[in-house]
Amino acid sequence: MNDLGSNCSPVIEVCHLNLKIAEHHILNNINFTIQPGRFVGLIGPNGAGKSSLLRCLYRYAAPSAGRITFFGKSLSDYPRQEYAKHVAVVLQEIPDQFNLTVFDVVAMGVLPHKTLFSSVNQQDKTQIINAIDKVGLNDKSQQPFSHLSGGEKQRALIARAIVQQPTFLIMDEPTSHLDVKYQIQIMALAKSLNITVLASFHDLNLAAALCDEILVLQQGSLVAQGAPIDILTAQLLADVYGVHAVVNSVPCPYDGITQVPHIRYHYGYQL
Ligand SMILES: Nc1ncnc2c1ncn2[C@@H]1O[C@H](COP(=O)(O)OP(=O)(O)OP(=O)(O)O)[C@@H](O)[C@H]1O
Repeated sequence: MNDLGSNCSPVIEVCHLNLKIAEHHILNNINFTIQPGRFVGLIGPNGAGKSSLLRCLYRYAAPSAGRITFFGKSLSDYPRQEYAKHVAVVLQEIPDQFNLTVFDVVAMGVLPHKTLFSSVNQQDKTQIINAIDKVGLNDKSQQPFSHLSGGEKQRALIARAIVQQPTFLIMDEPTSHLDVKYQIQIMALAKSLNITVLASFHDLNLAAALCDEILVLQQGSLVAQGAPIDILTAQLLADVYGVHAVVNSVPCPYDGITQVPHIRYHYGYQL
């Protein structure tokens, strides 16, 4: 744990958050808290505001009104380097990493922990190699990042987040380029880190299996929040996504005990 560990404030507290871009209301009066160690899923239809909300949390977008705190302190009060030490971000758009190798890209995870004159040491190198191994890319470690497939790039960026050892991990549709094996494996890996995670999902069954809590966005408003079994009902899926579905309760594949919803869709839709 790090210097925030003894702080008993929520990891994140969002109060009356609004985001307006060029007179367009993107987020309206959003309120929620995330307690330490929770794995929280953010769901909602295309254009609901998921990426916009996550951008406010990783300080890429500035809210028009409201307040976001991280361990009780306003985000804007954290120096950028300090915040970057604690918060890792994995995005759906994959930035161009020039001519860097996979190893170099993953090694960037240690940078927020380095001072100007300290370099990557043997312990860092071992951590980097272990993280590359965990995401199944050890045979590609010395290849240029730009030569990887979309899913392999995403796995490399997750390895970078692992190396960073963050307190809070933000993932924006982290499984969008992954095949089904890596969707399950990468999210299980994120869960096994035992840190606080906020991740947006389009696969609602994956969200149901993994998340302790779900936040539902619709047209820029938070319309539901709670445990997956309480939130992912046939009625909510009809109201928010306009789909017909049957929702059963099944034992959670991770602990075998908690009941989680399992959704079967009827492949018709409402206009
Ligand atoms: N820079 C911007 N300028 C104007 N409108 C924007 C801007 N960024 C986002 N929006 C609008 O804000 C709304 C929310 O977009 P956002 O990308 O946050 O949704 P999302 O829930 O992540 O969608 P998706 O599931 O399709 O990725 C959309 O209507 C989008 O067009």
